Amino acid sequence: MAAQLNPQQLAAVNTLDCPLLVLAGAGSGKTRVITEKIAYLVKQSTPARHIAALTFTNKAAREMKSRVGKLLSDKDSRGLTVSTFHSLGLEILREEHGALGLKKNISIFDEHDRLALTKELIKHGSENWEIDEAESYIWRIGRWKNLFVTPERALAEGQGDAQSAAQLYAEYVRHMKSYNAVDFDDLILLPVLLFHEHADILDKWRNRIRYLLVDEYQDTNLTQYELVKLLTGKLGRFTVVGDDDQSIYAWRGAQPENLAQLQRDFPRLKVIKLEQNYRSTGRILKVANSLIANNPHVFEKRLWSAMGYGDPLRVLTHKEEVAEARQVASDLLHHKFRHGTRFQDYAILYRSNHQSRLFERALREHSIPYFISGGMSFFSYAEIKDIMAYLRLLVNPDDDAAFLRVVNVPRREIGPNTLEKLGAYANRRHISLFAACFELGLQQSLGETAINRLRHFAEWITDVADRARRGDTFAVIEDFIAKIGYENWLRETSNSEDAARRKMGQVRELIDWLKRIAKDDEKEKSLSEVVSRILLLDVLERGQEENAGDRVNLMTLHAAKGLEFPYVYLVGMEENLLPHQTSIEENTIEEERRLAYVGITRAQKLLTLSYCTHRKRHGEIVNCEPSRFLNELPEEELEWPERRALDPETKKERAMDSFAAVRSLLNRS
Ligand SMILES: Nc1ncnc2c1ncn2[C@@H]1O[C@H](COP(=O)(O)OP(=O)(O)OP(=O)(O)O)[C@@H](O)[C@H]1O
Ligand SMILES: [Mg+2]
Repeated sequence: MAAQLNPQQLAAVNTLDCPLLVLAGAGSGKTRVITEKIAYLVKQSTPARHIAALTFTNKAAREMKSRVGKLLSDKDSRGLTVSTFHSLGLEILREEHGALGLKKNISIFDEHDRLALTKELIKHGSENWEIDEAESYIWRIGRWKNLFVTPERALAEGQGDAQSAAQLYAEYVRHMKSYNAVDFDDLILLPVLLFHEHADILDKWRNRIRYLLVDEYQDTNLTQYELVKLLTGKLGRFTVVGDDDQSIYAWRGAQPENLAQLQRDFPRLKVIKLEQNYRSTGRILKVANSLIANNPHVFEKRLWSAMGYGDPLRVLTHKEEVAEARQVASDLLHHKFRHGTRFQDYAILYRSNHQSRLFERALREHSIPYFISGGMSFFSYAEIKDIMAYLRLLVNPDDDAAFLRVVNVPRREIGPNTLEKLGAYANRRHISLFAACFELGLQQSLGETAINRLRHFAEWITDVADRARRGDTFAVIEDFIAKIGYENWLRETSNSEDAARRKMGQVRELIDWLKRIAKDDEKEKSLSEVVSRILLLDVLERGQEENAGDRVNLMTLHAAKGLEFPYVYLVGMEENLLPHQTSIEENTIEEERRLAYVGITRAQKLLTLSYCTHRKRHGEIVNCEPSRFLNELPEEELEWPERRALDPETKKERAMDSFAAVRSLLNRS
């Protein structure tokens, strides 16, 4: 039985007659309010199909769905939308593509495709755009999209550099449209533009989503906020929950000011604050509060906990990063055996992805099972990208990025020269590469053999796509992978037979996964739906499926948002790591402090902080300063032996003690 809601939470759940903002610190039950409110709405006779709850990651959406599943029967929750902003955007686009001048089978471009397209545009463009600047153009375009700035507006307002970038933006948008493709940011921007232009379509969606709930509201960007406003209309039938101290996506255009903006846009807005924390011990909370007190505050919040005061926080000091990883692993094991806990109760959190490597190694050395959320993505493997590109091409032949990826995989003797000329031709005619293959005019640019090879490929794609549509889709897919001799190709291009076998195994895993997705709802999905769903998973999470089983959790601070673990290690607490070096250079320390706050507030019972005095950077050993955030924590709540300058002998003994203890425990188990 779930514990009772407190009076403020109850008020938040019961408030239906005005727009509502729940503003509260970490662990105060904001997400809980959302799930309970969904159940309440249904019981108050709003059918689930008229309710939508939005979150930022698929993981959070899955978690929310399962919590709602405990409160409502399957029948009562049928049709409920619990999804990310981006999945909702995709759903809108798939349904309304016609009004935007898009065809049904929309492709989603990932970072890699985006870069490839931008580079093509720079190469063929008339402006003197710099190829080395491709990434910074992409960043700028993304920024515009998140700030709800169209190419027209960017062109009208930009001068000099900005003017030239705005031209690239306009080109980019034009090309994306001709490829029938959208990028990650478009998934929000295009629905907003659509709703602005088509009142009837907006009405339809307002009628469908009669109540909207948004978690982690502090991380919405301007375009997302616009979407919320459009969908809920003047009536403002919404509940948003958030914590300005946990805003950690400013670099992606998130605006915590959206919290204050709500009050201006919706004068009837009710604000409820939650003050009891149900997650962490008093001590963890006190430490978190004193850290975040160093940031300026728009809203004052007080948080208290009835979980008991708890144990002091520990600060571990290490000589270098390998020792840090090993000691954290052995400390964890030690703790686990002493307290009879499970591996899944532990999390190791770090600022940047690259920090995970040494911890992985150390955990493996200690035979500790672990799971990395958001690590090296399944989708970043070349073989998975190849097969996905084939599938994308099957559902949308105009997807140029996919075309380029596989036209010569396995080898079809279609070289870069041919592709260069095909690209220039397609560019002049404003059509896709695939469409260009069939044009007579191509003869002016390319010889007969080259044209024949291209046409042969394009015709074959059309044929397979046709068969996949009409027959047993997955049988057709398996068949074409065999026909193109992909397994042989993997053998030719891999270092070893083993590697080739592993890669083919991954391909099979992908196909099985596709099959599962195709069947996992009530109605069977088309190949195009399955492909876009998988691509979206990738763009959003860069990770695999759920952590199943009893394993230690490894993840970045960004990925840890909204989650909780009994025992948390926050590692790499050093200047230049946390706060990150670029944030020191760019003076965005406040956002880093919020990240540290997010990290600290994930812990329920025990928090261990750790840092190194030396670390290898670019092959050289450098001195590291403890993070300034460590110095901002109340000293009396920390056990920081090194700060009290233990003499070297005692330190060595302590380390020996702990190793010996762990070894004896290991031998016993
Ligand atoms: N009224 C309550 N009584 C007991 N436990 C509660 C209550 N409300 C929430 N909790 C528990 O407190 C923990 C934190 O809740 P929740 O995750 O909803 O907080 P949050 O405000 O969303 O945190 P964050 O800011 O980190 O996202 C959860 O384990 C939840 O089940
Ligand atoms: Mg939450």
